[in-house]
Amino acid sequence: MDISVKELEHSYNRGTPFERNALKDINLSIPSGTFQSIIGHTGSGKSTLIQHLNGLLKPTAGSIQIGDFLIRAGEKEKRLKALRKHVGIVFQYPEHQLFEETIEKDIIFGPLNFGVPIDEAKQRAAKLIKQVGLDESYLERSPFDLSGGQMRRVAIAGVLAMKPSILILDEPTAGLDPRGRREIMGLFHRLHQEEGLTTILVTHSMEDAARYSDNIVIMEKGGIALQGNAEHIFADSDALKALSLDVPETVQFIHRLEERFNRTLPQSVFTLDAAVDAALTILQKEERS
Ligand SMILES: Nc1ncnc2c1ncn2[C@@H]1O[C@H](COP(=O)(O)OP(=O)(O)OP(=O)(O)O)[C@@H](O)[C@H]1O
Repeated sequence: MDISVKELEHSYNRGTPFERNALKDINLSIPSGTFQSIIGHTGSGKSTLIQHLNGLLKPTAGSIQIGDFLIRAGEKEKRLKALRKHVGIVFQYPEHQLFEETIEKDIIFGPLNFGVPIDEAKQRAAKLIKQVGLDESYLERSPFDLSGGQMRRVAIAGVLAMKPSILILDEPTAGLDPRGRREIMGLFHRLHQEEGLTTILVTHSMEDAARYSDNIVIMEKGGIALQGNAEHIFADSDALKALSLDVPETVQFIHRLEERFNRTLPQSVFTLDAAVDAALTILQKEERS
């Protein structure tokens, strides 16, 4: 399902002395099946934006079209429950939402609520527990006996059990060690490719954005400061620095390589693999000359 956000605005506590304009004039298209990252400093409006994508927050102005669901300011979208079946959100620290006595019960809670027969829900749980890197014996255990990283995997399986076609990840690796971060992002990337998901990643990590995204949006003070494909975003290091954002280490490395060998590399070189290939090609040419 394609997503199209038009002239979206959101104010919290509207009409009160605490009114806070958190989003203004957001225009964004996310084609079905793409990997979209949303980057921005704390308070720039990322969480507010993604909560509009499954109707948790209502626009103050503007609209959000998701497939044939239309959410418009001042109008009631009567099919929010159906929309939420398609749009899964993994919130920050999703393990805090675990509550059932067994892991299986936690994973099947969502599907049962949406009318999936119990046998099918259990089949989904058995498949998903393995997909998130745990074995089936975990299903009968309590989620509260697990390590933090394992609890997060179970919570993620619970979101995936709804079989969403759009998966929104709000800083899914927050608080994990580097290995845990790599494993979880690897899992999401595999799911994105194998299941043809539309993936929307909210992240502070420029490295993750560079590695996985087709397109990137950079938010600042409730608006969109920059948007485009990853190539376009990382080509403009000055614009990123002006927004006080880190330039990915791979891009910094490429710039140093360009300076050192007085060459210009294609803008498409910003992932680790591409940077290594480019460096090897340059070094081989240098050796020959
Ligand atoms: N429930 C709320 N009530 C009032 N203001 C809010 C509420 N939630 C967020 N805000 C304000 O809206 C603005 C945008 O917040 P939001 O949480 O969307 O930013 P964010 O980019 O997701 O930040 P972070 O990276 O810290 O999660 C901030 O100024 C924040 O203080």
